[in-house]
Amino acid sequence: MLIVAAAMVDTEDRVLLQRRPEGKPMAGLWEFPGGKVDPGELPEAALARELDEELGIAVDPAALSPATFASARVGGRHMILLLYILREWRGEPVALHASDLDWVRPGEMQALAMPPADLPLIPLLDALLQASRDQAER
Ligand SMILES: Nc1nc2c([nH]c(=O)n2[C@H]2C[C@H](O)[C@@H](COP(=O)(O)OP(=O)(O)OP(=O)(O)O)O2)c(=O)[nH]1
Repeated sequence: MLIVAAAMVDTEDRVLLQRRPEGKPMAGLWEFPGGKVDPGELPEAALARELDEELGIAVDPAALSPATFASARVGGRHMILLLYILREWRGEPVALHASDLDWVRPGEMQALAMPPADLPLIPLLDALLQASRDQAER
């Protein structure tokens, strides 16, 4: 199972998380917006499609920067999750599928319940955002 997901980063380095709705596996957990790549679909095109469907925003696939990935067993299947960083999109995100949205800093994610496969992604994302802050200061 190939999943693509976005760490959408705002100007204050906060990241958008969405809460999985009732009735879905892992309901109530906070995840990065995204979803399954359809057969024959490019990962970046799949993620732009998912962000439109889930949040109502327009994303240029070329604006998605590969960040890191997770490889884990989820619900009896093996999942590879490709995480991208996204800093530019058009429109204001709206929770079209999720039960809630929130902007959080990576350091605050430990306090939220997230899917187990996401936990190793948090320090990696934190380090990547720190590195781009360092670069911007230079
Ligand atoms: N979008 C997203 N999915 C994640 C994350 N972490 C994680 O384990 N997943 C899992 C949950 C799901 O099994 C899968 C995402 O696919 P999905 O959202 O289209 O699947 P779903 O179970 O919600 O719905 P369905 O299409 O199977 O009905 O990846 C994450 O941070 N973001």
